[in-house]
Amino acid sequence: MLDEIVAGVREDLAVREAATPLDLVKERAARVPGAKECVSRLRDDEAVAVIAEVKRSSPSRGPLATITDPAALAAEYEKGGAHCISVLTEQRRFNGSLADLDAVRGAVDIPILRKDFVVSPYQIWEARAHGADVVLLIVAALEQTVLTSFVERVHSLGMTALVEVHDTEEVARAADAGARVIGVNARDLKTLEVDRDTFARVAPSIPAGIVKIAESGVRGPHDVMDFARAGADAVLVGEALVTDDAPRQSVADLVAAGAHPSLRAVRR
Ligand SMILES: O=P(O)(O)OC[C@@H](O)[C@@H](O)c1c[nH]c2ccccc12
Repeated sequence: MLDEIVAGVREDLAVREAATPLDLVKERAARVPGAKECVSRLRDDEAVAVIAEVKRSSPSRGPLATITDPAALAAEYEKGGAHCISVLTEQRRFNGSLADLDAVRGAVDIPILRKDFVVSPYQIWEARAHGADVVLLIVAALEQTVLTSFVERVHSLGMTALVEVHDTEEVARAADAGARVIGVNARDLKTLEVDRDTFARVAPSIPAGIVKIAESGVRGPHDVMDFARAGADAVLVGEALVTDDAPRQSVADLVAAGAHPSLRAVRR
């Protein structure tokens, strides 16, 4: 599945590269406001940060929600207390776009994550040109030397790399590559199955000082508290929020769960 998605991403990328040369993307990147510092925002002793995702479709579920106004949805997330907004920009399987990223950037002040299958530095420059603060890098999709160079590129542009892993071997690769933020995805990108125990299994191998994010499969406040007890600094939530008719309230409920006093002992 991952290989198939990446093949489509490469085709779409070739079209954009032919239309807009890298030099032009770099010029645009130089003109947008600087990226926001995210590591300290995601690591807070008092509360678990909530990253709320704008996600139209997924390969496992098909269309999730008719998002007619991604800017309005992101604004609701921000009002609910989200710490960061994730925007899917992959087109073929997730029905996302850079237009969605632009819309969200125009609507919120909090940091924005470009969620895509990054296989070229071009996409990193693009992320910056469109105002992203964080860029997802998937260990399983990148060779080690490439991963390391991409982490460096993201950081050198003032952004933060969210380096995604599925197992302890990938944690070691992410840490070696210089990751400051690691996300453990409960969904196996090869089988698309969600296993909520993945985070608790994998997180103990993440070196101290690196921000830990639990990604995928968060259904509600109860899951936020479980991931927090397992050591998560932040959770990344998509499906549960885009399929909800009161996303602002639902984000607020997740934020409240993450700030629950009973979690403080675990977090300090
Ligand atoms: O919709 P969920 O189960 O809440 O998951 C959100 C997010 O973790 C998921 O969209 C995701 C995590 N890593 C990815 C990599 C590519 C595309 C999508 C993803």
